[in-house]
Amino acid sequence: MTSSNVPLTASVSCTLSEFLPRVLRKMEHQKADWKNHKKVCRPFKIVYTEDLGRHMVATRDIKPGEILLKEQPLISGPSQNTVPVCVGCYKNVDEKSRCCSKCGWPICSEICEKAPQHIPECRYSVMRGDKVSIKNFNMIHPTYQCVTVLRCLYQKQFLPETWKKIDELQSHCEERKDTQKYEQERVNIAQFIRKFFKLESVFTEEEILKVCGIVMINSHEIPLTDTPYIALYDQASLLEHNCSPNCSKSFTDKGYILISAGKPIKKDEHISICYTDPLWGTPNRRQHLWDSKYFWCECHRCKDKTEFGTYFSALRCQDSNCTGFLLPETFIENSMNEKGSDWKCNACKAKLSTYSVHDLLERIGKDLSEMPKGVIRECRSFIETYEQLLHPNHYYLTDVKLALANMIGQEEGGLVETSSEDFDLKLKLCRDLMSLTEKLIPGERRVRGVLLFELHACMAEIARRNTDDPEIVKSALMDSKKFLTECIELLKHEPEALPEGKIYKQALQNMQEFAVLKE
Ligand SMILES: C[S@@+](CC[C@H](N)C(=O)[O-])C[C@H]1O[C@@H](n2cnc3c(N)ncnc32)[C@H](O)[C@@H]1O
Repeated sequence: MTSSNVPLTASVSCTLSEFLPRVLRKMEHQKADWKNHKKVCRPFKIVYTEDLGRHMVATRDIKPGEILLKEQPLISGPSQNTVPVCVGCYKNVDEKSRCCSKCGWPICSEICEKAPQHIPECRYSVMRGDKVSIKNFNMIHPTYQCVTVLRCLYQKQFLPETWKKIDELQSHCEERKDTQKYEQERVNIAQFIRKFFKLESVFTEEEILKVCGIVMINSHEIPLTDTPYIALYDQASLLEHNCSPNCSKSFTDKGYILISAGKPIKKDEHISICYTDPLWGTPNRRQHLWDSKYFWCECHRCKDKTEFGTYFSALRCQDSNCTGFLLPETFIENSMNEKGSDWKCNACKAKLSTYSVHDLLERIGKDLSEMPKGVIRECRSFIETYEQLLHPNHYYLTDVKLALANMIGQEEGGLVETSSEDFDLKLKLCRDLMSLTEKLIPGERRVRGVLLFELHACMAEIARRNTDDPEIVKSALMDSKKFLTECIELLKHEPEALPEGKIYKQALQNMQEFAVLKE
């Protein structure tokens, strides 16, 4: 892949005597004002290539945990499919909630009525001459589909500086044309906005549909409220996708996005986050990226059918005498060509048609979605049944194993009253899942942070169960502290509103108890 920098300044050659004083002056300036300088001096540059569009490349080595970017939204708004929420803070509202005194949109407080993000739909609703009336609060409300798009269009009409940044974002208009979604948006959003808000003479259908594309391709979902809302960012919307990314995103309580390195990043490496769920199988991730972002992913993980030797999408060979695993020739071909190649065993070379594989996976997926949630017995039985058919690391089994690892010890009485059999299972699951995720998604911070917290609790419990053996107690407590330290490092950017942020807070408290423990 050729990487051509978009030149920001023309390159000018100069002599060493001209160059040195300039560099020294710059260094002095940075040293004198480091507190402010570090906020603007980012360890990446934005480059452009034909295949990726704009993306970011590291300009120096970056350490794990380092924050690369902290940015407030350009535009935030309700997701396209949402139950009615307050248009100021995005908290759920109901029939008892108040409405904006000027425009009628649901809001939850006077502060939210005056929130700057609410100005666009408020002004357009006032200009239309009639208040908005939201009556149904228990369903995904169609009128909300237009809000975030309307907020972008408002920038186009009144705030050209912000609009310029929005307009530069990718919309994939050509690929979207002729899709069902595009036609739905034409009717439900473009035609609705023009008629309902009487904006026929201001925005064309095509202009509105382009904004729909920009919102779809670039918005980040912010999980801080019961119904997540979405936001567009100037810089963070340029981040490239990778199914095994080197960065993680998190959000501050105020909706700022935080991009932090999940593993060491070398100078010139691409900076990436994961747009989809990294714990889905390869065909599902690739299809989801095509459906939502209009590109077929060809990252290292997608190109490696074994997913870094984890066999995360592999089936067990159906011959009971064989210990091999089945995979297709490649997953890259499969998503583009519906028929795909047969899946072949890596030991006995037996084959299974894509049709049979698809059928089997669909059946197991249905079983998983119908399985009662939060029941340890059900999880154990699912794992026992399907370890006969799937690789132990398979994404369906990983999903259930993660749930089970968290669940054991959460019952009344906690880990202290957990049977040794369940306790040993929890410990094994946590260790296996740590080793899987370290290979598969070493740049991911949340899943591993939570697993490390569970491992820390298991080690503390081992110490408690072996008080008559000081050596075991000492070594278990040392391990517990080590896992807790790593957990704190991985979860340090999580906001308290999210479960991972709560675990982080608990981890900090638990760490204080280790203060008395000598190394
Ligand atoms: C959120 S935008 C990223 C910024 C965009 N590259 C730009 O120039 O505005 C997402 C789009 O970038 C491109 N993209 C991101 N990651 C990619 C990847 N790994 N492979 C191919 N295209 C990618 C796709 O066109 C995708 O729809």
